[in-house]
Amino acid sequence: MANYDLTNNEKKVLLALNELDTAELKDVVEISDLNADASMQAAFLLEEKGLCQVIESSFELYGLSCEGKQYAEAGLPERQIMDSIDGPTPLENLRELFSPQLVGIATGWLIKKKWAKIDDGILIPLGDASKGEDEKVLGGLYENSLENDTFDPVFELPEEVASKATVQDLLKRKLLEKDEYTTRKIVITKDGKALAAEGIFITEEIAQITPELLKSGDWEGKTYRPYKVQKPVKPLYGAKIHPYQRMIDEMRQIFLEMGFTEIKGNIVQSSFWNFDALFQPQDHPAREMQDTFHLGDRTPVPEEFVDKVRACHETGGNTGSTGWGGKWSADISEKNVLRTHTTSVTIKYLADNPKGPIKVFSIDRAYRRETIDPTHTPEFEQLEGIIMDEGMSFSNLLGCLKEFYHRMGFSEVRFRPGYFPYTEPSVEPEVYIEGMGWVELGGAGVFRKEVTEPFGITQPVLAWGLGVSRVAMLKLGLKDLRELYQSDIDWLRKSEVGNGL
Ligand SMILES: N[C@@H](Cc1ccccc1)C(=O)O
Repeated sequence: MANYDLTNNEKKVLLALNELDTAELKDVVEISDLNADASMQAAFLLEEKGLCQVIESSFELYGLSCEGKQYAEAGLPERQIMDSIDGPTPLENLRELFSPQLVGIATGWLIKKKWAKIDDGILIPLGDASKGEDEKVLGGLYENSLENDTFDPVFELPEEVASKATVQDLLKRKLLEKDEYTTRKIVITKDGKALAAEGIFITEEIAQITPELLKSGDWEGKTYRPYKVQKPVKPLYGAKIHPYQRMIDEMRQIFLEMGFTEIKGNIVQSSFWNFDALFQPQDHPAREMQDTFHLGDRTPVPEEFVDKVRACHETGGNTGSTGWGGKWSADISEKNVLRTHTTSVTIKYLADNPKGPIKVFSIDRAYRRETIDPTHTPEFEQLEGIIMDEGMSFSNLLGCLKEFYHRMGFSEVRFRPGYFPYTEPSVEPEVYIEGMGWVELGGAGVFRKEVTEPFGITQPVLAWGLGVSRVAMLKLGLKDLRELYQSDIDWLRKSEVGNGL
């Protein structure tokens, strides 16, 4: 005989079933001395072991709705009309006799039931209008309800009394009300019977050792319920930091370990720091309304720099460049925007600290007027950084970024030529992702003279601005950027801590 390893509750229910053959839950409850929930739970466990079968059946009970009751007393609208005429009658007359509403309801059914037809606004009876099943059902339910003194849906409508179609029609007409119930019957199986025949012994099992048991010595000689160590446990979701925040913290940590200092800047920047200081021409498409969140207020252009920046834009100033030409406008430059990149923060920092060596970074939010889709959100994070020191070169820049990506776990890194108005040369770093190929992750380059000269910077400046959410998406296996910002509780619960993040 198989070893079923039954709990005491299962044993009690099996013994009850053995007495009953086919049992309803209330009978099992009575015999097993367990409550309904525990009995049912044990029955389901026994069913899994093939010792019993739980048979569910659902049934429906009906009663008359308020309207149903009215029609049971007064007759269905179509019946009321048939009873009131003895030949072709204009609908007009009927509408006066009854309400237009009732005539409206009745005519549809008169035609459907073929009791009458309508010709040119005249209702013509067709002869046979014998009592239909629907009327019998209404009448029957009405009598039952009166007899039982309740109009609640407590009556059965067996198929021989009311066909499915009739019930459907009456429900659709809202003349019936329906309640659905499920009942369960529990039947012991052959295996269950055989097991019961072998004898089932219920021994008192101790599930939990208490101080009292230990103190009194009652624990001795007792049977203990064994632990099932292989049983899956309920998952526990502990509190933790948002996966995206963890990732940002990890990036921050890497730059700190590489000897950088973190800086912070304002979210609201003047166009001067966001664009002009970075030698972005005033007619640059990125500055248009559709790309940038423009704010209503202004910040005066900084006196000490404005002439030099103007000169760089208009003629190239002392840099040997020809500049962009045209007239540079301080008016445009004063207008505030939500920073479109964190480069506005680093250039301002450089203007305040024009002498190297400097190694700083900023990991923060930037804003662009993007149409929201799986790969674009109007708010996103950038990882901005600069190195300024004597003798720094383009290859130091590539080496530094490579090192960062390696530490993030991307072993293959490459750089494609890029273009930014403020750097020369410019590159776009890319990392290789299995299944996706090369993925572009931001921009970098060496600041141009037109950017550094107005601020009195003479040492080379290596600069980069890297996409953060893109990296997070790749590392967290997300297909939609928006998930990073939407806090889907299920995803947050299930996201693991300790997978390198
Ligand atoms: N600001 C650029 C990135 C960048 C920063 C610094 C130097 C070069 C490029 C961007 O937002 O895409």
